Amino acid sequence: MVIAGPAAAALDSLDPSQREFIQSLPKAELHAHLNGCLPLSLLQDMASQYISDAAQTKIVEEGIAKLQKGIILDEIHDFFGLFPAIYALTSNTTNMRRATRAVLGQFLDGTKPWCSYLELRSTPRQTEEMTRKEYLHAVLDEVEQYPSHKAAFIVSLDRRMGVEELKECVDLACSLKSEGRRVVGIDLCGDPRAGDMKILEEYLDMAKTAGLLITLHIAETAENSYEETKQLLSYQPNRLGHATFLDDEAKTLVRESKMCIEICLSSNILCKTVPRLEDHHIRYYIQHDHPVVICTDDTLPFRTSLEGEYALLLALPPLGLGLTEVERPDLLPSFLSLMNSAVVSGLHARAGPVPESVIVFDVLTVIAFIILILSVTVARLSGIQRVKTWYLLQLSSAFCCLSFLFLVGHQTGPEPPLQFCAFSAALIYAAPPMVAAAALCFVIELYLRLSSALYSKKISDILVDRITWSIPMIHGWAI
Ligand SMILES: CNc1ncnc2c1ncn2[C@@H]1O[C@H](COP(=O)(O)O)[C@@H](O)[C@H]1O
Repeated sequence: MVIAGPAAAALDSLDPSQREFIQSLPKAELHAHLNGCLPLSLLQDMASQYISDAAQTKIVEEGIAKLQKGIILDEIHDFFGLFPAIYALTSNTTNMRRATRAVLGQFLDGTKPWCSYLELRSTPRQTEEMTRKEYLHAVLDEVEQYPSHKAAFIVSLDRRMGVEELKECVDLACSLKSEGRRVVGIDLCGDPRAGDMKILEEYLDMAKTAGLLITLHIAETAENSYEETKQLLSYQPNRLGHATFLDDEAKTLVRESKMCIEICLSSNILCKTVPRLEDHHIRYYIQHDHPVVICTDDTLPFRTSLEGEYALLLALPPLGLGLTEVERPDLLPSFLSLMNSAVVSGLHARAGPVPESVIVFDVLTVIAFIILILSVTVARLSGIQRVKTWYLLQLSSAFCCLSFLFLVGHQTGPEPPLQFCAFSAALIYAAPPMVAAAALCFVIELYLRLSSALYSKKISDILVDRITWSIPMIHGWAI
């Protein structure tokens, strides 16, 4: 990845210990657009194999030349003109897979990964060669190559989409989530001038009901009206992208609802929505101890990296915000805790509501556990005579219920620690054979005792014990 422009200048100004400090920070990338984060070398490689008509080929060649040279934008709206060239190259599932793999690798692989958790986002695109569903499957297949504590996916809705496209994308996101695929949220993005934000409500409600988090690009330009901003805030998103032009009323609401703000410094400077870093709205949120998360937005056109974005915070003005050295030397600790709280808010928001079937399972398991323990207690206390294998069967069945109950609270949402997973998996796999062995012992003992009573054949208790207990003993010994 070529780092240039504001991020490179800020990085170059840091001393090695500052760079080491940035690398050692726990970082989460929560705002990265897949097609905006492709490595240039991959795009060039795809372009060398690209076959199309002269007009399309020209779009691709000119687009790549612009990206290679480094973009200079007069205003944010010029930015969206870069995507037709990229989209021409990622118009089939093979190239979408390659693109996703490369972007995931860029953020998560290597000896010095950019971050420890990446929530990648992308707009499902329909082309002549793929459907939106195929697009999402291709991307998710790659995202799911990483464990869930490292990578997840957000389905982006483009502001230009009409109701049919919105419905198709949200339906797809919800059904993929219900199939257990790694979709964690819905994003609203695209040219800030486009679209009517009133039509979103129904679809965002559907997404929320399915347990997806909501993050919205909001007030990215001065042209976005306050009415539109209010409308978007009324959907109660979990996080906000950019949130550059919020009025005081909106800022208060955002702070009260603790909506985490996804900050993309290079993007705002290069798109000229923020004139200078010192005017950046991140200052306001840091001063008010509000959760923010530092993100790259589009590493390809903005020629940045996550380290570069953090460098913009630490570098001295005018190259950066000089957070540690200048102005507020006390900011760094709170800035760190903000980073962590932003990471946590990102992860917490992923835990959706527990499906009804899981609740029913949990309730039935608790009831079974209580009945089993009660029956053993009553038998013990009342002095009713029961054979030992009956106790064994009851108690191993209760243990089997317990092995599933350990999971309550972890059945949706972020993966619990590895040790916990290993412990509960061991219990869950061990419990059913234990119940089966106990049931076998009980049936054998029952058979022996009944047949001895029916045919008046005296069988000694020691013999019964030896026969019944020999099966689990031999099994255990064989293991
Ligand atoms: C500068 N800030 C921004 N503001 C708004 N939308 C942006 C954006 N940067 C990128 N996108 C959105 O992300 C798409 C590319 O990735 P995907 O095809 O979805 O993977 C762009 O077409 C645009 O709609």
